[in-house]
Amino acid sequence: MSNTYSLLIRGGKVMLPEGMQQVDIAVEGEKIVEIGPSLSGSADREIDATGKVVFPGTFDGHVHFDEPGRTEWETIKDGSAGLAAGGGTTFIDMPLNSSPCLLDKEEFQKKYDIASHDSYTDFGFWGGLTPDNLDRLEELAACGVVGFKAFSCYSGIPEFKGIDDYSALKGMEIIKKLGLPLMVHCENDALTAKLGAEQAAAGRDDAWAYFAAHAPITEIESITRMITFAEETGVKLIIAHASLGKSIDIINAARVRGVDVSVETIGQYLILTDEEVAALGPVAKCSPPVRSKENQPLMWAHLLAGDIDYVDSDHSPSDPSLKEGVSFMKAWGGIASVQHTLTGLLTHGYHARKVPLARIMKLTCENMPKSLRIEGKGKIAVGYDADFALIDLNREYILKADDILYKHHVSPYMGTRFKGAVDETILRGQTIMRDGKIIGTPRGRMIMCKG
Ligand SMILES: NC(=O)N[C@H]1NC(=O)NC1=O
Ligand SMILES: [Zn+2]
Repeated sequence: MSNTYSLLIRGGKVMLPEGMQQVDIAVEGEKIVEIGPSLSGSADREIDATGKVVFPGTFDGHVHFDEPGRTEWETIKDGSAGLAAGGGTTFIDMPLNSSPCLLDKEEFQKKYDIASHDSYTDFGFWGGLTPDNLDRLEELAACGVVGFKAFSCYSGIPEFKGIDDYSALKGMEIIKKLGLPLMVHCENDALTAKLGAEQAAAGRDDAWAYFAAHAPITEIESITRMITFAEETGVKLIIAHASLGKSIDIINAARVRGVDVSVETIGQYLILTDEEVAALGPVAKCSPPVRSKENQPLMWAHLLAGDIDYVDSDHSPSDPSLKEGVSFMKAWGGIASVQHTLTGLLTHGYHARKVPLARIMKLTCENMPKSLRIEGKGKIAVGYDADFALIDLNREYILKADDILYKHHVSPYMGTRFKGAVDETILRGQTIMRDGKIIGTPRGRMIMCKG
């Protein structure tokens, strides 16, 4: 007797953890139940994936969807639609730029309620660590945050204070005990402030002045210091959006010493250069800034060598008015990018630099849920959630405003060519995006960490 499944995906080239194979995938309800060549049986729905690559749904560990309180910047509904359009099935939302920020259990409940109602994809939350909430970390852990996020510098949001050395040390001690990771945005505030003041005194407020204020040493010094605290406390440290080859060298050296540190980068540092950002203007402003064209190949070399653990989007949009008609120095620092990570890596990595798809899969799907000990996500394997991105590796398109599903249709990549596109995204066995359009209503759920 043959089986009846709810979904069969046939004929695709499937990215399994062990590599690409021509196999069929059988789904029952929300889970993958069988994987093999030419599976027998029928299904309520069959997808012919001939000519396509079946990727796991991507897992974006770093987005700012800004709810509650800053819905004119971004919303969970629109942000998760953008994620799904780019092949994503799970995001982890940052504790800022919502208002209030996620610093205690009351705020957790508000975010959770909105996401449970509005998210097209599955989701989780980073709790905030600031000097003000050392006594609230335990309750946030009990709510189910995947870990904590801190800034070693000004965060851009006045109510989300950067950690001083005391709260870094004490926060790490507490977070270590809670068994969770800490992600830190690393820039040396004292230095960026003074270097910025030098630029202002010279009458400069353009992109190059901003790059000079956020010089490489400001990132390198802060990463080094956070590693020192992590080494002392034993906390699992994740360096957020490293932008420099040298930052990865420092992290590698710490790992050799046995420090539990992993590193994220973002598509912008792999795709853009400082010269391009200066030409594009505030739409391409982020912190740390996009670096030089000499640095960019170092990032790709580290990525190919397996030294980088995660490529996330750091989708951090703002009200467009904060980017328009203001100097580069004054403009909001953050780039809208949640839809473009995978297609960006296919274009600039797989096609342009022969980066293996297996590496791209680890960076965008597999490594983050593994680090966060999230069950059932990030891999195409029996027992895992039936989350997929169906990719046409050779489809080319030029990004237009209408293609964008997140709230504000702005992007530093507007008008640029991509090669490698997501045709369909499937979350727990059901299609949520096809041909650039959302299908169905929000049914995202909070992901769970292993106890
Ligand atoms: N607050 C906030 O979103 N900051 C983000 N923006 C950015 O460019 N880097 C960040 O960390
Ligand atoms: Zn961020």
